[in-house]
Amino acid sequence: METVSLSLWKAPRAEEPVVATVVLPGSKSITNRALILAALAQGPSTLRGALRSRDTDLMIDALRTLGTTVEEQDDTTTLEVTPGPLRGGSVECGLAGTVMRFLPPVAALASGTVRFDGDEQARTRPLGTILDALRSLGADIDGNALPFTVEGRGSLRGGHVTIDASGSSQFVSGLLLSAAAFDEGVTVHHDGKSVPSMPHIEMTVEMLRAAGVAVSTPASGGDADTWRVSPGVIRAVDWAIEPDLSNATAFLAAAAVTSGEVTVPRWPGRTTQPGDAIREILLAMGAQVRLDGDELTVTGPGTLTGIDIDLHDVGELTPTVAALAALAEGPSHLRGIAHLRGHETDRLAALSTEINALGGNVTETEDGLTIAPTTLHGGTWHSYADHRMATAGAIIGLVVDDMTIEDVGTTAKTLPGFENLWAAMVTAAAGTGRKASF
Ligand SMILES: O=C(O)C1=C[C@@H](OP(=O)(O)O)[C@@H](O)[C@H](O)C1
Ligand SMILES: C=C(OP(=O)(O)O)C(=O)O
Repeated sequence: METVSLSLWKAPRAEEPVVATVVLPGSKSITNRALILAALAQGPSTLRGALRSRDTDLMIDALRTLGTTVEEQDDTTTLEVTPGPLRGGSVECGLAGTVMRFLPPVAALASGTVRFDGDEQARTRPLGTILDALRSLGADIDGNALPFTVEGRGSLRGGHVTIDASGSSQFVSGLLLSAAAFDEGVTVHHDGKSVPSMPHIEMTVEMLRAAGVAVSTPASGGDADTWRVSPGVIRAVDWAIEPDLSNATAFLAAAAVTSGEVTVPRWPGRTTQPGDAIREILLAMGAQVRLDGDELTVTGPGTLTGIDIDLHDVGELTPTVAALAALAEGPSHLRGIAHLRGHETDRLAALSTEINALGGNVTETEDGLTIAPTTLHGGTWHSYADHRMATAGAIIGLVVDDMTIEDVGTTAKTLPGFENLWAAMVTAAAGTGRKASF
């Protein structure tokens, strides 16, 4: 087997409170949904403030392969997307859940064979549920995980399907996003333990409706655990993409753990992004949180208190919350997140292993983590090719001496240049008393 040596990055230690304004690029989840909808729309769409990162560039490349034209306008974050007849080709998914789960339904609509593959680590991410669902809706698919092949027939019957989406909300979102283009649309019924990351399904539904697609949901009078998308036209939309609030959580946490003050501009007043929940989480842990217009400011307390919280709906925030909890003065219980074992890596195992290697006291439970306070020491923090593991290590490194993060470059999955932005944020205000902006 090939041995790969991963780079080591000395995590910046905050000698003083972190004080900064940090401008975050667009949301991964919104960008990749907008790209799919634009590729299936009846005319050209524009995306403004799109995220450019490994996950979104993989989506752009895949859609181009399948026949969509994606052009960068004046800057790389404004994209003009012109749909074209969908054809076969090879799709590289990397480690992106949104690519491996949102694109197979699009591939079923293509005229030709679409081959999917991804990173070695992506081959263990759950996929069978959505591939089986597509088969029962009329698709011809060979395989149950990456790599797999979809024999696109130019159309898909669609109809009614029952799935167990307790492993990932992306199974539901993936089916709904393309379903207006299926002959019969789709009715997705969930049967199993509760579906995680519901705000991400709400994001899907809201964006479909913005594109003129008729969607019925449990909240809009539909049956429990059932979503229905009617067949019809997907309208072209000028999408304005919000900043990525999940990525913002690490920067806000920097204020929380250093008694500093971090502002994130363009915070949406209303959003389906789960990252918005960081406001209540940080408040509960003792920070001050203020939304002035569209500027969110977090001011850190002297010490953070522990937290007992169900993160089932906002599992994406777990690495940030675990890092905060590892630095808090009381115990924390993070619950409802068994599905994180199928994320970029098994995040429950990765977080407990890495925090414990620093002298922490973390126990993995059946559906989460119990984190008891200890004094942490430095060490090498492994990232497991997981962008949020790398950023969690960086949070701890702000206040623990001699922390080294292995493979910080993995943050490019959703935030290329993370390490430079982070280092600039930590060092710039030191000694100046001014709040610099990045
Ligand atoms: O639909 C989406 O954009 C996402 C849904 C969630 O997936 P799970 O439901 O698998 O947790 C989330 O964790 C992921 O980062 C992005
Ligand atoms: C789970 C995540 O990503 P993905 O879209 O690859 O599932 C994440 O970004 O935390």
